[in-house]
Amino acid sequence: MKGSWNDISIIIKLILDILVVWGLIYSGLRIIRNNSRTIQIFKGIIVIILIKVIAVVLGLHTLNYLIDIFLNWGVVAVLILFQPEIRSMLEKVGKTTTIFNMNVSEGEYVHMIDQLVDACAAMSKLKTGALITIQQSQSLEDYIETGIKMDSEVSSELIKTIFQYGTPMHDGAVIIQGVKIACAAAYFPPTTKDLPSKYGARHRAAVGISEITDSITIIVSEETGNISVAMRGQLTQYKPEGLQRLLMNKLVVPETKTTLFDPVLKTARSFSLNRTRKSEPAIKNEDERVKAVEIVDLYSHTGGKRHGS
Ligand SMILES: Nc1ncnc2c1ncn2[C@@H]1O[C@H](COP(=O)(O)OP(=O)(O)OP(=O)(O)O)[C@@H](O)[C@H]1O
Repeated sequence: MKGSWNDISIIIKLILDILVVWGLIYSGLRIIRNNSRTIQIFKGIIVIILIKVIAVVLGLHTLNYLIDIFLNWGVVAVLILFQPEIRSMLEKVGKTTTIFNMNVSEGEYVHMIDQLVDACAAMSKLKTGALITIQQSQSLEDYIETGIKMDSEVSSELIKTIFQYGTPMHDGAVIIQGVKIACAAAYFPPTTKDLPSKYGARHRAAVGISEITDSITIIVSEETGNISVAMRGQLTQYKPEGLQRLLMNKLVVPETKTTLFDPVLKTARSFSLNRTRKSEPAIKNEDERVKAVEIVDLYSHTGGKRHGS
């Protein structure tokens, strides 16, 4: 009897071990895939490893020796280069969406979204430029530090006032944490990607922050009045009702509780989604209200989830 309990506990430990390692690899690959900087560094590491294999196979000792030195120091270099990503990953571990959402009720989120969409619709009509970022599970504290701190309920009037041309806080971004405006006039690192020339600094900043965090950023163009959303490095244009729907889906629809099995389930789901996409012709204009603009598509399908699917 004791023997069988031991066997069961060994199997449980083994499964746990595999799941945790799987989760770590999955998160690592997600970070690499969602960030243009990490993709380049990752490609560089792969090239160096390939050269090392060739050096070993061909017996090129000096080259092998040099690569060994490079790889040893490379660990330190990677830690320094990836410092922001490692930091955001650790922050994510300690602060999941579920925990973050616990402080805010569904009703409060609905009210906040109504106010936000109302402000965006009004600013869109008047062609008032705006940049508004909603924090998700990854902390935006570093960026809040760059702005003028606030701690105010989101209201349509307040947002419109902040972005009114000529006011001291209209330059830069508003950051929303939960249902509160945490700051205005924040600065984001712009994307290094080549965006179409019609997109200027505001859109570059929005795509930039969406590449390095899981935040949702709304941009109202001063030139066209168009409302766009930057998420995971993708830019999509919405009408106000589409924006409302997107925010409701992202913020109000309760997230299922995070479990250790999530990475496995997510991978399986995205695998089956990819297969479906390949075998089905693209559905055009599935939802008129949610219309994609020129995609700044950086990482293919990550942000391309269709509504209603
Ligand atoms: N890195 C940044 N972080 C935060 N806000 C920024 C950043 N860069 C620019 N902005 C904001 O964008 C404004 C300039 O926008 P610009 O006209 O260059 O952008 P755009 O993408 O062409 O948008 P629009 O369509 O509104 O003209 C600045 O006044 C400032 O408020």
